[in-house]
Amino acid sequence: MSSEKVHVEHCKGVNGLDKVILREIRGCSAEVYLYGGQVTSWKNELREELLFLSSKATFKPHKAIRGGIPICFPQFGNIGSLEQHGFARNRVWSVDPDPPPFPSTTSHRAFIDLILGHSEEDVKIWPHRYECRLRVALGPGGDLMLTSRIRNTNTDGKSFTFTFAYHTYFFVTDISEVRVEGLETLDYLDNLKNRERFTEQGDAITFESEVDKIYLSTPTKIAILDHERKRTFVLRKDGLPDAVVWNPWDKKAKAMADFGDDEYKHMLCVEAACVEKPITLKPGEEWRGRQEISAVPSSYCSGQLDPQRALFNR
Ligand SMILES: O=P(O)(O)OC[C@H]1O[C@H](O)[C@H](O)[C@@H](O)[C@@H]1O
Repeated sequence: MSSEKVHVEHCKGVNGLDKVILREIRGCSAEVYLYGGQVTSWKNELREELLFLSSKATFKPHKAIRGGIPICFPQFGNIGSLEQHGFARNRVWSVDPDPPPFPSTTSHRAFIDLILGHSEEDVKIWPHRYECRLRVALGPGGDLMLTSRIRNTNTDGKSFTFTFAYHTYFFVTDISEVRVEGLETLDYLDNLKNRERFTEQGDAITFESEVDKIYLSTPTKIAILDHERKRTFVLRKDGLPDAVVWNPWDKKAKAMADFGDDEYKHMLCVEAACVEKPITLKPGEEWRGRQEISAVPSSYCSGQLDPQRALFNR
C-alpha cells in the first residue's frame, strides 16, 4: 500500500455507498460517508469504537444515518421551514481533489475535505447558492477534528441565514453511569417543553430519563465521563456557542424505526451547535465552525475533571 493509501483510503461502505477511511500510524481510524458528509466511525489505537452507530441505521438516500456525526445544515431541528435538521445530512457530498493545505505548524496526513454546494432541486426549497466545506482530520494522537466553512455564493446580492450542528453520537457503556461537565449553571432551552428557557443546577449533569436540551453560550470545552469504562471524551469547539444534549430514553427509542429499543443505554448526543443566534452571511462572506473530540482515560482526572489537564496528560 502506498503511504497515501495508509492514511486515506477511498472504498465502498454499506449498500455500496462511497466511504473514506482515515488511519493514523498508531491504529486510530475514522470513517466518513460521502452520503451526508457523515463520520460513522471513530476508533482509538486499541480499535475500540468511540461513536455510537445504531444496529438499525439505514444507509439509504432520503434518510439520515442514525449515529456517528450527522451535519445539521442549514437548519437545526424543526426551527424553520426546512425538513428536520436541514438537508445536508441527506445529500451526497463530493471530495475536494485539491484541498487547501493545513497550517504549516501541523503534520496531519489523515484528512479529507468534502464539499456540498447548492443543487437546482435544493434551490426550490432553500433559494440560495452556497459552498459548504467539511474537513475531517485525525490527529496523530487520535483526536478527531471537524472544520466547516460555509460561504454565501449568491449572485443576486441576497444574504442568507442558517443554524448548524455537529450532531455527535458518543458511544457510552451505560448512560446511567455517565456525567457531563461544563454545562452546570447555564441557561438552556428545553425541547421537551416547547423550548422554554430554564437554568441548569450547579451539579454535573447525569441521566435518568429522556433529555433534549439546548444549552446556550457554553464554554468551549465540555467533558463526557463514562465511569464504567473509565473514559472521558473531551469536546472542544469554536464558532459554535451552543450545545445540544439528547438521549431519547426508552419510550422514544421504541418509536424510532432506525434505533434499537435498548440502544439509548449506549449513546449520548452532545452536539456543538449554533442555534439560538442564527448566522447571517452576505454574498462573499464565510463562516467557520470547528469541533475537536478526544478520548482520554478518566484515571488521569482526580475528582472534578479539568479538561485542560486531561488533554495534556495523555
Ligand atoms: O431523529 P432526528 O431527526 O435525527 O433527530 C434526533 C434529535 O436531534 C436533536 O438532538 C434534537 O434536539 C432532538 O429533538 C431530536 O429528536
